[in-house]
Amino acid sequence: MASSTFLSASSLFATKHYLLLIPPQASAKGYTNNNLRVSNSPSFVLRTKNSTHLQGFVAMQEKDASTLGDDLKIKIPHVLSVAGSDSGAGAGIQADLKACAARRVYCSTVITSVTAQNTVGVQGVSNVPEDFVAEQLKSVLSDMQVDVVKTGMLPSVGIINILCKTLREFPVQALVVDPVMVSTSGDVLAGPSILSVFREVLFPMADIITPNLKEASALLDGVQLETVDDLRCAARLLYDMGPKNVLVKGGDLPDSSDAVDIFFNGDNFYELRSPRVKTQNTHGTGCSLASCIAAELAKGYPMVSAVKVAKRFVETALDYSKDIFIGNGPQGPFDHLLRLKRHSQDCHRLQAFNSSDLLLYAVTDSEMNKKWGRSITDAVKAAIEGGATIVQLREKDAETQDFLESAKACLKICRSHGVPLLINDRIDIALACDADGVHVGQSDMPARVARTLLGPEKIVGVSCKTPEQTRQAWVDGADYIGCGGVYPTNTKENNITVGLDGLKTVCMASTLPVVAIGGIGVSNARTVMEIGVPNLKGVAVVSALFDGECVLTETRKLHAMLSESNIDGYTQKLII
Ligand SMILES: Nc1ncnc2c1ncn2[C@@H]1O[C@H](COP(=O)(O)OP(=O)(O)O)[C@@H](O)[C@H]1O
Ligand SMILES: Cc1ncc(COP(=O)(O)O)c(N)n1
Ligand SMILES: [Mg+2]
Repeated sequence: MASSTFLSASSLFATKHYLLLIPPQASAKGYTNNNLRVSNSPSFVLRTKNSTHLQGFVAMQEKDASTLGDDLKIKIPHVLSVAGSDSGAGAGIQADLKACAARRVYCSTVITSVTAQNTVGVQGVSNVPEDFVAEQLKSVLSDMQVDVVKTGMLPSVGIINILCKTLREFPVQALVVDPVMVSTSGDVLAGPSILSVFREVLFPMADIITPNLKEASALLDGVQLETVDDLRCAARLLYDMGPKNVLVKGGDLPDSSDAVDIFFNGDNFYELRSPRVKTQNTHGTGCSLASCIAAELAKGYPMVSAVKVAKRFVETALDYSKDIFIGNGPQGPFDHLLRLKRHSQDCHRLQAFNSSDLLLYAVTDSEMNKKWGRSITDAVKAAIEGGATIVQLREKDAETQDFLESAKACLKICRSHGVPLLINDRIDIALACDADGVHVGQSDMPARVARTLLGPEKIVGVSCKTPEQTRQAWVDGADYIGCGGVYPTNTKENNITVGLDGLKTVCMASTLPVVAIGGIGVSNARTVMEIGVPNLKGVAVVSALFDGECVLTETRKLHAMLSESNIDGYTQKLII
């Protein structure tokens, strides 16, 4: 790759374009998918089997990427995990898949052994026949553009020899060897017979080996390892067996308040230290650490960075998972995706978005709250008690930290009443407090991006004035449309009023439920709701609720009015 071109991923993403690097002669020569690969992070790099010079690049719009022919596609970083299955899914292949998914890398798998395992220990082991391990290896490596191979449980000399032979036939960018021998529970996963083939055949091929204390000791004929200095000596001795780098893991170092690992690359020692997380949920830490190293290497990061990121990843996941409870044994699994806790919390919004939630949509305004001397939480509480069916925090001038604190407090109130809470514009705040969704305007974060950032289950609303914007909102994955200003309003300067006709046009064109906004209150809500169009589900109000002495009274009045108005018929028939 003497003359390859490297561009930073961040500069590429900033342009909202995918950049595809194409040597001018590539299409002319008709390169196939196999010898022309584009990888995306941290650099977009064009690789060709015969090191073809890169002489130019083409920038294309994101949507144009789908029109690409088979000969030029975006290469996804790919780790192949060659390891054992853990039925409890805390360690082994299952941990590797989760770690790679969390690190945004594709992971394929070759299963060497199937274990019956849980949080108590290993109840049974059934090794996969060697020929069938060979068959799996060939299937994946002959087809799938693997960047890095990561090994875990390799239970027999035969399987290790097959792996080494196959890797010579199908070389990869890096080999990460986690020399698994004993599970955290103390059960033997690979006996001493494999020690010599590890030392003599596999380690010399490895870019890094990652033994834990017990494994390092076994590989060094049983030497005692009890201090950080002992880890350093072990790292040097293991390095002499031929791997390019060694990481001796000190998760089980006795009497250490920190979790200390020693990394040695032949020149320098690095002491990687993090506070020891007080938790039982450490089953699978070693497997996950090695997979994360492999994932970072597959993305193209250098070894030291990969190891540092991996250590931080494990530490973060352990900290997040320290209180989760799965199984009755002494070593529980942890949550690689940092997702499990939220879904089991009592306060998580459990119902899916329902368009009837749009009936009385309260939108807060920091100026009005200031004017009437009330906190945002008091305003939200009163609106909900008065009958608001959904709340949006629209705090255009708030300091971020204050806004986040208010949002968290409002979320508690909303959750306890089963009312969804959305944040106007600020996706970061919505993510930070785990709000139920966001509402974005035409010049805010595009709805498609908001959807990607928030995930499929959050609520995304978009302000639309025209049928075209409405159609786009649907395509972008929005849940509802806010249409307005229906009437002139002083909460939004220079806002074009669409009137009842504009509202009708948008509702007729929309495949999503619509909430009307702008200058609506008790005096005109009925007129708006009775225009007789499909999809109009409610009214969104700011001043009518919050620009007055008593939010509770105003909300009750509007709620009574909306409950009486004739909004059945059309509005019950949602077209999605
Ligand atoms: N309680 C803990 N707190 C923070 N990090 C930990 C903890 N236990 C293990 N680690 C880290 O997890 C990784 C795996 O280490 P270790 O548990 O020693 O390996 P193995 O799982 O192979 O036995 C290491 O980076 C180690 O420092
Ligand atoms: C199938 C399998 N592979 C590896 C481990 C090691 O687990 P740990 O990472 O906790 O040492 C395990 N318990 N089971
Ligand atoms: Mg461990």
